[in-house]
Amino acid sequence: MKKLDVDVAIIGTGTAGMTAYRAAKAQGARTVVIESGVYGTTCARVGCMPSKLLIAAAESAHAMQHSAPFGVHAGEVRIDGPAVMERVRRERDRFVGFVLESVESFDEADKLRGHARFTSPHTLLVDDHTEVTAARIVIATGSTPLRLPALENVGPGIATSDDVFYWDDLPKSVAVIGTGVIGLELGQALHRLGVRVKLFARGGSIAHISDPEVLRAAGRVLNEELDIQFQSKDIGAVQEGEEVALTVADALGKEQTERFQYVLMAAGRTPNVHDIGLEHTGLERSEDGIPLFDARTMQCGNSHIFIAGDANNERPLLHDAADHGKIAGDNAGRYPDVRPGLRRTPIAVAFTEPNIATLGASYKSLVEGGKRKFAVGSVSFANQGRSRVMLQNKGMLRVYAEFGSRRFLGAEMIAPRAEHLAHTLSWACQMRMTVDQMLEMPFYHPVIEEGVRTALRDLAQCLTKGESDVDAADTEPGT
Ligand SMILES: Cc1cc2nc3c(=O)[nH]c(=O)nc-3n(C[C@H](O)[C@H](O)[C@H](O)COP(=O)(O)OP(=O)(O)OC[C@H]3O[C@@H](n4cnc5c(N)ncnc54)[C@H](O)[C@@H]3O)c2cc1C
Ligand SMILES: NC(=O)c1ccc[n+]([C@@H]2O[C@H](COP(=O)([O-])OP(=O)(O)OC[C@H]3O[C@@H](n4cnc5c(N)ncnc54)[C@H](O)[C@@H]3O)[C@@H](O)[C@H]2O)c1
Repeated sequence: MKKLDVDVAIIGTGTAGMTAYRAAKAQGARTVVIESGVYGTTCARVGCMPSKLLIAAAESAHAMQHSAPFGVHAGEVRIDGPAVMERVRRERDRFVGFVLESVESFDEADKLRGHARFTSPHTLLVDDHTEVTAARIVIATGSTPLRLPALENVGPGIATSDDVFYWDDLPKSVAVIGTGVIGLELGQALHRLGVRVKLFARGGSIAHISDPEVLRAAGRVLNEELDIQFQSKDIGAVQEGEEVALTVADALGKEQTERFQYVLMAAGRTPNVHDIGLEHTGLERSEDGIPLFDARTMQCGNSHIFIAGDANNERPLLHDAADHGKIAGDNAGRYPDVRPGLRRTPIAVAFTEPNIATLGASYKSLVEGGKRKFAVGSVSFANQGRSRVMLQNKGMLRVYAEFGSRRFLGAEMIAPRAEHLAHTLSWACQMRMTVDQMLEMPFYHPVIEEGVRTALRDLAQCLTKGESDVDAADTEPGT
């Protein structure tokens, strides 16, 4: 057995682990990063990047198929499945290549391959070949797709998002289990690329929306295009040759069996904290088995152990994994001098069309504790000028502010190009701007941001009147 003694050991070489490594090294700590899988990160290999590549192909197909109302006729659109998937993989491999170059730049002596698990609070066993003793440890083990027991051991037709980007061709049909971000992004993209898609939702949730009005609007908008069965329960599946026979019960308990080439499990992701020997650390853990930690320092309790990225499940998103990693690496490097790091205004975007986005305080967090004590402004995009010009006039934005201070608190939306609207609003939120200060900012014409202004004006009125129940329709048809 090889033995290694270091200042900082980092478990996992994904986005959080790589950022933590650089930060700990910058503090002068002798650091080792341990990786059990392939280098390249979840984001680049099977996450953010390949999913957006698939979505880009789908947007292109959709635009060509829906250009007739503009008087533009593309003729018969042919989707070449192998070519679509080949580009997804080729471009994905390019992104992965940049990550690999980055890992290659790490000192060889700092990299260890194998599955790490705690054998005591300060020791890690890597496979059966190396024992690492570390003064401080960062857990950056990421997450894996949740596997539903009803769909276990069925056959090759059961897939997760990890499999999709390795497909050589587009399938004929896919059942998507889950209407979270992954289910909706991949489900809509595949649908737009000509795959027969049906989505099954356990309840009524859509992505990360918590505002009931936005949720209703999203249900309406998405149902216009996609076949979504809400309130359904997956009963089981059987592989029958090239297809899977999936049996699902509807809200009334009525069972129905349909055949699909693939059933895509998109029912959430589980933090990789269950097979790393946490029971040997003495750390206090949540019901989900995740060590309790401080989201400003990433420190677990008062210990020498830190947790970053999807592993802590705080905000399982790429930019947060990087922020977590930086804070955890800085603090592990200079321990016991543990300091709070930079946390930004929360922002999340689902790249559906229209985009779904949330930022700042969620509606759910604001109503917690009973009576609603905040003002709400809203806008529908049904009649918003620029959105209508582009034939993307669908969706709703709701903005929230604090009575008294008139400070902007957050927003939820399904809206055209919401990825950009959400950024503008999240910057205002982080700058702690009031609604009045936001309305003093420039708004060009004609832009989708004029819809944001309508919602903010509505919010300002609501703050002044002291009411919180105003629901305005859009008032700017682009004149
Ligand atoms: C389909 C999909 C699309 C996504 N799209 C977006 C998006 O558009 N925008 C966005 O912000 N986020 C997106 N995400 C989420 C984003 O990819 C993750 O939040 C982010 O990659 C998490 O980084 P991480 O460093 O925590 O984990 P990872 O990159 O998964 O790294 C963890 C590493 O730890 C290793 N490991 C695990 N256990 C051990 C062990 N015991 N010993 C040694 N090594 C171990 C793993 O092999 C892995 O390499 C998407 C995710 C998916 C799945
Ligand atoms: N654009 C992005 O930023 C992006 C894209 C993809 C993934 N991600 C990240 O990956 C995480 C995981 O995504 P996800 O979509 O897998 O999880 P999720 O938590 O967003 O959604 C899971 C969905 O599955 C449903 N579900 C759970 N169990 C079910 C069951 N038995 N039957 C039917 N439905 C069931 C849930 O109700 C929920 O709607 C996200 O939370 C996000 O942080 C981000």
